[in-house]
Amino acid sequence: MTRVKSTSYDDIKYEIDGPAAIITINRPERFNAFRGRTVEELVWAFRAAWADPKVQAVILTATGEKAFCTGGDVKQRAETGDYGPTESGMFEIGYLHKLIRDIPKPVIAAVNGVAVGGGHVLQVLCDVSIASETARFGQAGPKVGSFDAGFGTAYLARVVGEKKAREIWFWCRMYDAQEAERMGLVNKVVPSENLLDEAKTWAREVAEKSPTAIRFLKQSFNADTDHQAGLSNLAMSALDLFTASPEGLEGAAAFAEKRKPDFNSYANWH
Ligand SMILES: CC(C)(COP(=O)(O)OP(=O)(O)OC[C@H]1O[C@@H](n2cnc3c(N)ncnc32)[C@H](O)[C@@H]1OP(=O)(O)O)[C@@H](O)C(=O)NCCC(=O)NCCSC(=O)c1cc(O)c2ccccc2c1O
Repeated sequence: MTRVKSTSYDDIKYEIDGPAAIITINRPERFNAFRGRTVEELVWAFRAAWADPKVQAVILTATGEKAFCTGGDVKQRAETGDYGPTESGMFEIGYLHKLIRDIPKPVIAAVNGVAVGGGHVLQVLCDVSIASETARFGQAGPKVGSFDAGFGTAYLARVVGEKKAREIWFWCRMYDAQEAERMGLVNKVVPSENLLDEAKTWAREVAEKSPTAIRFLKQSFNADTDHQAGLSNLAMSALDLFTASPEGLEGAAAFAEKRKPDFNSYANWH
């Protein structure tokens, strides 16, 4: 059983503000990329927010104005071939995805900068997203030897439609906040200095509603896509193999060495 831990975080901050739990990814020196420890602490924080009856909404944000989350820490992966040690011994990103969906309270992403790769998947999975005017969005896996073929593809396609989701994943372009709002990736765009206040306002407003109605509604919305959890398990198993493969490692090494990856020798269709 994963324990609930609400103190002594290294990679995140956890605070209570009125009815909201504010979870802040705190690795600005790595553009708020996550390593195994970060994901483990996010799991603890979401479980703490779930267990606290005073918490009626969760805000997920990050330190600084440059990055919300840039996904897996590619430099760490280039150094050690994995995302580093955890107390549980596991890299629980798939479990974190399920937790953001299953916590029976609205999760509000306050996207304060770049949301890319696994960081973009996190904001997509939140119930609503509010973005600062300077936020940018995209997927990067095919550039850096990674992919999230679970919720990262299937749920994204529910949000923006199949064509746009395929464009986002295959071409790895970055989109500004206004374009993200147009394609339904975010609910509202606000000036950077107003972002957290706006998210807190949304939290206070939803906290006035019936928590039981919200819980049933969230579970109802989720039920329609819960089969994607099975796809997520399969995708994470595939990703374990891919990130350790020469092709996956070439992607991570190229990023760390600031050069273009050379994937030419891997075009091996069966
Ligand atoms: C985020 C960027 C678009 C920013 O570009 P910009 O030009 O503004 O700035 P820089 O490129 O100079 O970056 C500034 C600084 O931050 C470092 N950095 C950025 N992203 C990362 C990162 N993800 N990990 C580590 N460090 C990062 C960068 O190196 C610079 O440092 P300096 O020391 O040089 O100053 C752009 O940086 C960018 O595209 N970043 C890569 C983002 C990316 O590829 N993310 C996907 C990673 S893979 C992933 O997310 C992933 C998710 C999962 O769920 C998995 C599950 C299971 C297994 C594997 C998974 C997985 O790999």
